[in-house]
Amino acid sequence: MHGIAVIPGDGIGPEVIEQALLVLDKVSSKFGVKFEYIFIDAGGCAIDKYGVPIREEDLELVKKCEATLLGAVGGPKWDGLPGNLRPEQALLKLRGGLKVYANLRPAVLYDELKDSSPLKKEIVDKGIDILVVRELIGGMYFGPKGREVKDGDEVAYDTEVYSKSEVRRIAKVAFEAARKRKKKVTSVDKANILESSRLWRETVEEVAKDYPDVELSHMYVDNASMQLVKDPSQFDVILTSNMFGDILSDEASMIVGSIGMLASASLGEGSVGLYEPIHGTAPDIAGQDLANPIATILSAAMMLRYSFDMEDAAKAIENAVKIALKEGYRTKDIYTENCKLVGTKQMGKIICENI
Ligand SMILES: NC(=O)C1=CN([C@@H]2O[C@H](COP(=O)(O)OP(=O)(O)OC[C@H]3O[C@@H](n4cnc5c(N)ncnc54)[C@H](O)[C@@H]3O)[C@@H](O)[C@H]2O)C=CC1
Ligand SMILES: CC(C)CC(=O)C(=O)O
Ligand SMILES: [Mg+2]
Repeated sequence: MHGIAVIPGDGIGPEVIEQALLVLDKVSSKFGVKFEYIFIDAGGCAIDKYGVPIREEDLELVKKCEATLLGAVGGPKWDGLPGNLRPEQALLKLRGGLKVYANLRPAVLYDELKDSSPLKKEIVDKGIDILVVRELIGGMYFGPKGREVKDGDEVAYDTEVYSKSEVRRIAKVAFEAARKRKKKVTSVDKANILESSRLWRETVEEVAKDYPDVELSHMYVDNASMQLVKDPSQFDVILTSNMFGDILSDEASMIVGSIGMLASASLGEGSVGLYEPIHGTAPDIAGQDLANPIATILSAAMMLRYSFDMEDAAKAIENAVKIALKEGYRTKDIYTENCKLVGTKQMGKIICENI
């Protein structure tokens, strides 16, 4: 029996989680493994119920589970709250509390979705298979922040802070991943202007000495965001900070078709893995059966791979997704001419049937 903390969250979160759980139920019956789901409120729904983004006792409960599957949190309803009370704080508490410093976000263009990419055909034909390795519990999102009045003017600040040890451990993850792929790491920073990026670059260079078989290059983030669109085939593993990884992975998702396709795994050393789609709560399409559940379903596959060592089951889910796409089923975000338009529920059902 594997205990999984399930956090549906807000907006489309519960809709996509529902489909991922149906897929896990199917895996359970096919592979003879049992999952126990422990449902936890976090985000806006927890604010409405308990007045906080996530309760301490729920955080402790999550830590006792083997893995966490999360939908998404937040939405306009809670936008006016002070920063420390906003739903998104639940994410930081979960990520920080679980010490999951390595956020793996694979951006792969499926052959069937070549028409969904906004890039030119000759670029798309070169293929896109990128792994964004994003540092997840440091940098700007976790550094000192605040507001004060200075010389009669209101000032707000967020601080990018990285220690050598934080950079070293995430760099190792990127180099190890590259060894199993095309052996290329592009470290993305802003070392021409940020001191934290200069420490980042020096440290990545030091770690690279232990990986002479892996080719390392450095790129400034502004150039990287342009190169991703110009020629994504040049990238294998992108190693970057919390904020740059957040932004670049949304961009990477679009060139492979949709943000509704990108899964993620957040891992630490020996701690509980956290699995979530990279997208948010999509308030514009919530409650309309329009959300693409594939990112969450693929996140569940990553959970089976990394937390439960169930490679066969993970592959079965990934294959089931490919079959659904090959058969022409598309949610609205990835729909192209002559395909079969389906909603969230039907896409989940078809993927289940393909397992
Ligand atoms: N991990 C999390 O819980 C995250 C939460 N958020 C929160 O979500 C709320 C909305 O944020 P946005 O900036 O609008 O980003 P978003 O990712 O929720 O939506 C951006 C666009 O992508 C579309 N989209 C997102 N997921 C989709 C899916 N599965 N299928 C089809 N289309 C999809 C949306 O309809 C929207 O047009 C905010 O409160 C934000 O803070 C944002 C990002 C991550
Ligand atoms: C609140 C943000 C840090 C969530 C997000 O956009 C992400 O992790 O991709
Ligand atoms: Mg994001």
